Amino acid sequence: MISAHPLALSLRGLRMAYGDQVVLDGIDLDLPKGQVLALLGASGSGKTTLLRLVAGLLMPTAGTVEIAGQTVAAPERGVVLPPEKRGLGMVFQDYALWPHLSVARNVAFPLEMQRLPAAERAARVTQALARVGLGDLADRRPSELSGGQQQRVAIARAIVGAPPLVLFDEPLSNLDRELREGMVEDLAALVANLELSAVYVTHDHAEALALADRIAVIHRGGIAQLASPAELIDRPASAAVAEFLRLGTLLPARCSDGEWVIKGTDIALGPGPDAAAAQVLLPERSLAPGTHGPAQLRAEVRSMQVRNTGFALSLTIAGTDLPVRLLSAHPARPGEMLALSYSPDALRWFPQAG
Ligand SMILES: Nc1ncnc2c1ncn2[C@@H]1O[C@H](COP(=O)(O)OP(=O)(O)OP(=O)(O)O)[C@@H](O)[C@H]1O
Repeated sequence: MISAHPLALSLRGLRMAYGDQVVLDGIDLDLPKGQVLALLGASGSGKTTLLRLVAGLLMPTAGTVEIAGQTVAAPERGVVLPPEKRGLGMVFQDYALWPHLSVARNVAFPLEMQRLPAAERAARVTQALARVGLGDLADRRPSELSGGQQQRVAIARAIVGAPPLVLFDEPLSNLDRELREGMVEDLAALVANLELSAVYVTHDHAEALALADRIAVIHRGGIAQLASPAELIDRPASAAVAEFLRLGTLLPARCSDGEWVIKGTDIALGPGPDAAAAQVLLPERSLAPGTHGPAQLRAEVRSMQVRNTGFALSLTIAGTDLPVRLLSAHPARPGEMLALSYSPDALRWFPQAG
């Protein structure tokens, strides 16, 4: 049931080890009610493990999991609630619909498990299907629906019991890219309309940025950053986060006599931190072709790909093999030299690697 507690999910000191291998450690996070949290990370970073700990499919080695104010796992205190007692909604990769049941019966399934009276079940199913825009398709079989409609059935089933939290486990990862791009927008709109509290696991940045109110970037078993999508792309907390999100080029930088330059060159970078060496992110979104900006670089075009939104250029900064990318409104030929403008304010500085 929907709860009045202000936090849909709260994790404290969560740790998970498989034998000797520590997969997650020191995970602390709070998800306010009504928000969508994306767990974003590379393959093997521990996202699925974290989701399974919340679901109750795995027991943490240490720490606590609270759902809507109720402690559902705290091994040190002997608290362990099984998945079916956590009252969560779940949406999986393959939607896991029963092929022989109608849409309505699929959605009713969790309520049948709870032995709810038939009349109340029917009313709740009708309401859940209406909320996901499938009111007219209640009698169809899943095989008679499009992929997007099947996903809506899976969401209706996940929300029919008014859970305090819905878990999404890479629900779009089985789709090919084109289909996926369209579905991300639909899903983002649907999730926002439903005002769900949800945890959404994905390794796809675009998906996380489009869907989530906040994103936890999982890196090496910890939360590398927890921030809104806008904050994350504007202020990545570390070079690792910037690299993972492919925000732009990380340049090695050196300071001599108070002047920051790209290491091994005399290309000036403007003001930097109080250090001798650093890494600096040149964000792709801050680059524009031309000489009108406050700071400039020269770069050589290596290759070009035509996109529906423009021309994706791969370049290297002149005199180096440091790569930069740019979406340009104009085509360019390999070997061509371009001036690129950026604002020094857009640069993000990090401690030197290693
Ligand atoms: N049952 C298990 N026994 C031992 N190690 C495991 C087990 N399940 C997962 N791991 C390890 O835990 C780490 C995290 O796995 P997890 O599946 O959580 O990553 P992920 O971020 O979800 O990756 P992906 O995007 O590939 O699904 C990996 O190194 C994995 O090999």
